[in-house]
Amino acid sequence: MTAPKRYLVTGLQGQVVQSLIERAAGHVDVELIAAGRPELDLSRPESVQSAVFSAKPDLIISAAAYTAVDQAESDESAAFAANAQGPDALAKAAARLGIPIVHLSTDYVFDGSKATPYTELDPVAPLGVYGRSKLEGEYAVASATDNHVILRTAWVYGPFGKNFLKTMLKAAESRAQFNVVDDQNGNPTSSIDIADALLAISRNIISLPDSALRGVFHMTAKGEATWADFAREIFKTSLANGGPSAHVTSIPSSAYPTPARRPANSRLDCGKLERAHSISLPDWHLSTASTVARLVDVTRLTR
Ligand SMILES: NC(=O)C1=CN([C@@H]2O[C@H](COP(=O)(O)OP(=O)(O)OC[C@H]3O[C@@H](n4cnc5c(N)ncnc54)[C@H](OP(=O)(O)O)[C@@H]3O)[C@@H](O)[C@H]2O)C=CC1
Ligand SMILES: Cc1cn([C@H]2C[C@H](O)[C@@H](COP(=O)(O)OP(=O)(O)O[C@H]3O[C@@H](C)C(=O)[C@@H](O)[C@H]3O)O2)c(=O)[nH]c1=O
Ligand SMILES: [Mg+2]
Repeated sequence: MTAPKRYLVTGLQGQVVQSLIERAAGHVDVELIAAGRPELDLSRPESVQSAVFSAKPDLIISAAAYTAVDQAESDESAAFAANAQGPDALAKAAARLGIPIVHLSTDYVFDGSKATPYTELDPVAPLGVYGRSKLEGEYAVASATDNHVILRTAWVYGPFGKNFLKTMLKAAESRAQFNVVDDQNGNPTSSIDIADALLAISRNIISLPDSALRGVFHMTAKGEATWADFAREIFKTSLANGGPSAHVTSIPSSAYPTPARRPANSRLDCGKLERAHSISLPDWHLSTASTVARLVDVTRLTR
């Protein structure tokens, strides 16, 4: 057997990194190393370089980011340090080592004014600081090395870290009703499904030099939803599993003021990923059901 390929992933407790650690355990040909603060701090470029050079990976997965969308509005320099300068240092280190980098980005690079799902050819126009900082990160990665895959995903939820699904389930233990926005459309995407796709994409680009496998790709679950649809589905499955449930009242975004504006449409067309890499993610209903079942089960056991 050949030696396993070593992947360096950034971040320690994040949703995607934790999912990747869980899913990579089932791949004997992959050795996953997670690097995060304080050793690898995206806001300290020299720490990024030294963490990469000492790990000597065969590939980098860039999954760490400043993801607090509202907080970013008043914390611009920290958001840009983590989401633009950090990935710049990471991609430059990848270029120095001659290895590929897979970098995660977001639907929030779009303004949401399009009526149909966004393709990779659509013009970007972020509405807030988080989206602008992530876009800057995309540009930094692409200009540091051609050997990159930039994956724009969206509305990430899963068993780890902080996300809308966990927030809703937890809050429903003590509340019977929620007002949830019903005029933002997107694709709720499971961190576990993202992890599986990251492993498949990484294997493709390590083994094949084709330029068609590289560049910017959209990668979300199949099917679309508003946040209110998503919340209702969460409670429906939770109830079916003996977990907490609540009534969801649809409201417009104007009735839920936040520091950052969100795109009204952030649905992503994932056809390019399917054509180039033969990868598509499952429908969000399926992965929401398995995530809720897993979390409700854990809650019951620890009660
Ligand atoms: N969450 C979402 O809905 C979406 C996320 N994305 C993108 O997907 C990627 C993964 O997101 P997700 O897993 O949800 O993120 P999380 O918010 O769950 O985790 C963020 C991770 O980044 C790490 N991190 C933050 N700042 C720094 C820093 N300065 N130096 C080193 N590490 C840092 C955190 O560290 P620690 O472990 O120390 O807490 C954590 O591990 C990100 O690039 C994000 O922009 C794209 C679309 C949607
Ligand atoms: C908790 C709650 C939220 N909402 C709304 C606010 C917001 O529009 C939406 C989702 O709330 P969140 O704070 O999870 O959304 P947000 O932090 O904007 O989620 C985004 O995170 C970044 C990192 C991304 O890259 C995006 O793809 C997207 O997932 O639901 C309600 O309407 N009612 C509620 O009770
Ligand atoms: Mg949030």
